[in-house]
Amino acid sequence: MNSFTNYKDDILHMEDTNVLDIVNEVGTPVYCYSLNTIRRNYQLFSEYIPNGLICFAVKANSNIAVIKAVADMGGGADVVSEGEIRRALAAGIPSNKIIFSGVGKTEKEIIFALNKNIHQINVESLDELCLINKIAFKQGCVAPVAIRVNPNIDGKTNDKITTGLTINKFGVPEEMIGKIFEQNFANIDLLGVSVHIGSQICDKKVILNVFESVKKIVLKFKSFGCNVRRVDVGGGLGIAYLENEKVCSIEDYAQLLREKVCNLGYEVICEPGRSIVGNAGALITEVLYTKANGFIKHVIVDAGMNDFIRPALYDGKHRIIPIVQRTHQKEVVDIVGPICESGDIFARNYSIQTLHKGDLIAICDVGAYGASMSSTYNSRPLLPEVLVNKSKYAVIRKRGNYEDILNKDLVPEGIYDLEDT
Ligand SMILES: Cc1ncc(COP(=O)(O)O)c(C=O)c1O
Ligand SMILES: N[C@@H](CCCC[NH3+])C(=O)O
Repeated sequence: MNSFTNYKDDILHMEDTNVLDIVNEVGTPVYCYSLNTIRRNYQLFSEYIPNGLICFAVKANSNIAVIKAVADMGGGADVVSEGEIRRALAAGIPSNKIIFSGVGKTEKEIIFALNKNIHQINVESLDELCLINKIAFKQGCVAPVAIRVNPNIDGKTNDKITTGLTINKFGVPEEMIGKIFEQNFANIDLLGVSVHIGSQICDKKVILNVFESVKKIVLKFKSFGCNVRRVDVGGGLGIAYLENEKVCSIEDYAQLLREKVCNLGYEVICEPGRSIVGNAGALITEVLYTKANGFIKHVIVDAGMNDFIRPALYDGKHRIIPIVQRTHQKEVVDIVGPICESGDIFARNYSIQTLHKGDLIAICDVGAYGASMSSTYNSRPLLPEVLVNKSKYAVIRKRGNYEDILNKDLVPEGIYDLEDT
């Protein structure tokens, strides 16, 4: 159980809110977030990295009300699309605290970012740098840029979310840095270095390795005559999904950052996503049916892999707990969704209180890469989201409906003529 969830009279509460009250009003499935957990996580970063710019990676949880929690505490945003820039601005993040990352920014997105005067664009290729220079020239401005370097460091995380190896598409390989400095870009202000080697990085040694490589890369930049002023160490700090999982804490991460990077005297930027919102979220879902197929008991719930894809996509393990504690009797089950895919499984061989049709359960630590990665696969409306502050809660995203799903499709006349085929 997380610090933000607790049982009172055997009923799960998020902060001081009875989860059953949320379910009675909003229905299931529903994403719930603890505002004070988000605040506490952000607070730890800002306290321990006092001079750094903490840019919340909006892709982890893009709800404007969630980003606003960070904005209200003075945080910035790391964004990867025009949509995310728009969300960050709508949440009240000032443009001079927005960092634009991403390997495939379009011309339109770059124009938009420059028009909004964002703090920095993290550039991932020479091609991209040339395009930004051209756009900045046309707009009569100088683009603030850092080069994302790929340091070829194994993040020791899931293969699908490691980004710092040469085989990954991200960043400019170290040996290619010279090429960047061969040309003179009149409309680029090259401010420094950015590095991000992946997500759910738990090993302190890996983090230390990244920070040390940043130091080396800065020296290399300087050797090419670059006036380095900023260092962006990316995000990636992991969280404990399972009981007793060993993970580098925010405090330890920040201490390493202070020792290895902050003391270099540059403006320091970091881009945490998961470590700010991950443990703040729970997905509440109802048991639709239980059935035994051979020796496996399946508990079929109303949330599916379209609503929460981490277990199916990364084999992500999440704790699952009952909303109402009825018995200490447990059984081992597979908890599965209703989607027509065999991979639609939230937990396999999972030991949990005996569950029956109508029971409610919470999938824990889904605040990051939960709702933001959901889809309408199987033509299912997107889920609502609720923000909890002590004993108050509010809906921050309405449940999707069938109009959202059906209305974008067009059935044109004149295309079905049989004689044309
Ligand atoms: C460039 C960049 N910055 C920050 C993040 C946030 O990572 P995390 O949520 O693991 O902190 C990501 C996602 O991996 C990213 O690609
Ligand atoms: N979506 C991934 C993290 C990827 C981060 C984006 N680069 C996850 O849920 O673990």
